[in-house]
Amino acid sequence: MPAIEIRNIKKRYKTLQALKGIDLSIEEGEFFGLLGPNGAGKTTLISILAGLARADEGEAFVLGHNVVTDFRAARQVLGVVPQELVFDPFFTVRETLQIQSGYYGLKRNDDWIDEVMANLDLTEKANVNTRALSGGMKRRLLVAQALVHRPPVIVLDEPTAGVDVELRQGLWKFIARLNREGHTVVLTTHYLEEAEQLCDRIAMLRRGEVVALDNKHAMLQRFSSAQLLLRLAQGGLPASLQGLAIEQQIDVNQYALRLNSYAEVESILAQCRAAGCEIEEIEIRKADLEDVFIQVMKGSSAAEKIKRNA
Ligand SMILES: Nc1ncnc2c1ncn2[C@@H]1O[C@H](COP(=O)(O)OP(=O)(O)OP(=O)(O)O)[C@@H](O)[C@H]1O
Repeated sequence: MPAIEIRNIKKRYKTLQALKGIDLSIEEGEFFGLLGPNGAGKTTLISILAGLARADEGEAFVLGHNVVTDFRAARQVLGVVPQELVFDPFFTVRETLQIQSGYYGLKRNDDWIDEVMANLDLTEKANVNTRALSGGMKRRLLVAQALVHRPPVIVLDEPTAGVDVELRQGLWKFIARLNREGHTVVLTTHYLEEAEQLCDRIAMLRRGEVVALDNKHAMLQRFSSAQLLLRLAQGGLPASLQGLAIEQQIDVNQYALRLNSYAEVESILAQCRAAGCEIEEIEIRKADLEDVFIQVMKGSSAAEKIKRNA
């Protein structure tokens, strides 16, 4: 049974079609990345999963529980770390986590609360009132709140926004451990290196549509090849190589050439030599998720224009 199953989910806000029919199936145990530019619809989709917003059409399931008709069961197996920082300002960190445990009917949950606080570096703040926490500390408490009932499916909506490097690393270590122990993790983030490091599979959303969905490695291979960066001491790029240039010049006399295989390096250098170019600097850069992201977004925007003009 998939951890999350999303079938043809559509959502409109007045004139804006925020989700245009999303289909996604995320298996148990996956570490899944949901990426997209601002306004792509990530938070809307997560809100529908968490039962905080209603889809106009389609269905969503968490571990087989329909998020509308079987809301309580779906909510019980899901832990969502929302983007917005809102707390009841009258309670301490520990009390907030105890109250949250109570919502899930967990009475003796203190050992786990202690463990979660320790892993998120919140122990020192256990008895501090939530209104006295810094933004980064509040973000940690949000994560702790989502994990208090040990949900098998964890959804994190930009959990590291505004969080310092140290906690970011600590948080990922903890989440990766939970994932190794069998929890399914879905993550949205604007830090693409984070997604590249952590996620097995990635969906890219743009304007309410899934525009790419694949295993991370396949995506890196399919969408983006490596690049050969050349800085020439003099002369321009030989005409025979212009077709490989990703941009005309990235800086004065600096060019990025698309490399389909490393074997091409030899022929490129030979062509430069034959044309009398003197190479000052050379570097091979492997494609990363950011390159893929830019290509996918560019590609889908071009496809949209063609569709509109057709
Ligand atoms: N309650 C709302 N009322 C009207 N429009 C909304 C509402 N919530 C979201 N939207 C719009 O729906 C679109 C999708 O927003 P959403 O927050 O889901 O995007 P996102 O991918 O999470 O963006 P971000 O990366 O900025 O968090 C945006 O154009 C947004 O302005």
